[in-house]
Amino acid sequence: MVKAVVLGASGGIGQPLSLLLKASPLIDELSLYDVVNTPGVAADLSHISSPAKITGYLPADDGLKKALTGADIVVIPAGIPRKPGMTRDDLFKVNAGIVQTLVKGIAEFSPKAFVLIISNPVNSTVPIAAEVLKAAGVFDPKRLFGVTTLDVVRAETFVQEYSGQKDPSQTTIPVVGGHSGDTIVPLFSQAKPAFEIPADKYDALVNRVQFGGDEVVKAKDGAGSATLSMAYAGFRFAESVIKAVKGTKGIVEPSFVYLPGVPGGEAISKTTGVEFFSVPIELGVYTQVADIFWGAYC
Ligand SMILES: NC(=O)c1ccc[n+]([C@@H]2O[C@H](COP(=O)([O-])OP(=O)(O)OC[C@H]3O[C@@H](n4cnc5c(N)ncnc54)[C@H](O)[C@@H]3O)[C@@H](O)[C@H]2O)c1
Ligand SMILES: O=C(O)C[C@H](O)C(=O)O
Repeated sequence: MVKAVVLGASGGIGQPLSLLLKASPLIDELSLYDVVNTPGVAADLSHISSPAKITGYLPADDGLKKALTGADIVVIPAGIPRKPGMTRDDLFKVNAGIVQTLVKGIAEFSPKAFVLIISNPVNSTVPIAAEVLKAAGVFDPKRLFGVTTLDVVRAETFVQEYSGQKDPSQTTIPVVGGHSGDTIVPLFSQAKPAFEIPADKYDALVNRVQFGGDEVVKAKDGAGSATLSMAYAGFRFAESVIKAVKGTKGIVEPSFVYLPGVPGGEAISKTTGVEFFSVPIELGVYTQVADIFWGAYC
């Protein structure tokens, strides 16, 4: 039995992400929580003929507790998105408080769940979540993930003309660092299968991956940031976690984690001087920094 929960389920990311989770045969129960509209979103999704049993909760009547109790995996896209001219750090004041409140709920009602944080700025909301879980005495660094999969998905997509892959998702490109501008570092040299990028195109490709979020914010012109591609990426990461926990070995996805607490991460943390960093992680019951990364960089 797998119970998945989406916190912020009525939003631009929350709705398509909930749709993908509802459609997944890997999920037996799906609980939606938001401060608005969850009964409607849940009623709508409940007509889909997939196995997952669906419930929707608002804050009233212990909604957060009811949504989270028994959760195996909790995905958090709750919070405000950027508008043109804003950086992700401009979201900190509002979103830090939202994430703090929701993760307090996780600490109390589903302390063993895998927690996947989408809310920006990821570089700060994940450390906040870690502190909340630590304060409650339930922090397991192998269960807390900042979702940076959209950076990976963008990298796979933007290099397609050079990778030559008909299906761009079949190219593996580690993207490391963080989730904002210059901190997003696509390692095209480590791509599998390997391919050549012409020297005069390289910097522009790196820049496009680093600032792909801005591209969407600009195109949406005040109506928010990436939602559909993020739902795809968030679902891909959630599905990878579920498949790995169900026993599939060798599933590797980059994620923003607390390195000193993830097997294989301590030395990278010492070398880089940072605690939180996105690196390829081999997912599963014994989540660890992937050997390929370890071997290549340490
Ligand atoms: N990690 C990434 O790669 C990535 C990509 C895209 C967007 N994001 C971030 O995801 C977040 C959500 O983006 P969006 O476009 O879905 O925004 P949105 O405004 O469309 O949806 C956010 C939802 O959160 C809900 N919410 C607000 N406070 C809440 C609370 N206390 N409890 C529960 N729900 C609450 C809102 O009611 C809303 O339904 C933003 O912070 C955005 O920057 C991250
Ligand atoms: O750019 C944003 O603000 C949203 C997200 O982090 C993204 O990369 O698309």
